Amino acid sequence: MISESETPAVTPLLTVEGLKASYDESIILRGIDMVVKPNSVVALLGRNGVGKTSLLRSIMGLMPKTEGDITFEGQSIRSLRSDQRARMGLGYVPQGRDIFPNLTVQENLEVSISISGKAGRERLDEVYELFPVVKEMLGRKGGVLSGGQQQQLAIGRAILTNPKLLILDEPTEGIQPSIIDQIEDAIHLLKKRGNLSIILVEQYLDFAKAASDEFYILDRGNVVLSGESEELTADVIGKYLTV
Ligand SMILES: Nc1ncnc2c1ncn2[C@@H]1O[C@H](COP(=O)(O)OP(=O)(O)OP(=O)(O)O)[C@@H](O)[C@H]1O
Repeated sequence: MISESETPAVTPLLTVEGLKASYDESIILRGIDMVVKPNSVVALLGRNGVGKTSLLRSIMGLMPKTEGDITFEGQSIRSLRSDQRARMGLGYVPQGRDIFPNLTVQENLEVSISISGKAGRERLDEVYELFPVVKEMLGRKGGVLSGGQQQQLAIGRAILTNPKLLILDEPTEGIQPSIIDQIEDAIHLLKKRGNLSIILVEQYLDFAKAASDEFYILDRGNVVLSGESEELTADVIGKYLTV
């Protein structure tokens, strides 16, 4: 029988160690430690303004000033630019989706393919399968889609870049329940296919709990609790997340 101590440790996909970040004089992150395992979904939770988006932006190399280290597939990425991080396999869907409103859905997808090349084009069918509405709306301008459709397009576009880590900032914000369900299904399907981990910032706790394996709760720039998502009980939610 193999004892627990002999089980080989899983090498994390992403490790954040002692991460501090600030905007000008205001310190936003005060020493964050976080691990994302391969093929896992991590929910990042916390009340408004505690630093969740800033942590995502730090991982993507978009914060003006950071200290500490961020390792991706065993390599420090802290000094890499955001485009270099993207090429290593970090895909980011910011809050508000960031699609091109004046381009058609197809053109929005082509922008991703122009970066990812053939490998991206080969994933188009997968995106259409995950989000059929994206295929139905190919000729429409991005700006006329509903919020939920834009979110599906934004996630689809990120998938075309073949990310190993997909970072989603509030994917359910302002979206109707039926589309939230489709996004949850897509997360489960993507995970099942393997080779992808996801970090999602989420205010909608039922979704966060159902979609994720592990959670981290932030408060004023610190991790105050982390664990397996099934441990997200009403007590925990009441103590750390209720406004
Ligand atoms: N560009 C900026 N310049 C200065 N301060 C900023 C900037 N962006 C965010 N902040 C501040 O940093 C703090 C953390 O913001 P952040 O967006 O990371 O929090 P959050 O947990 O994602 O909040 P929310 O749930 O409201 O999106 C907030 O106090 C916010 O006002």
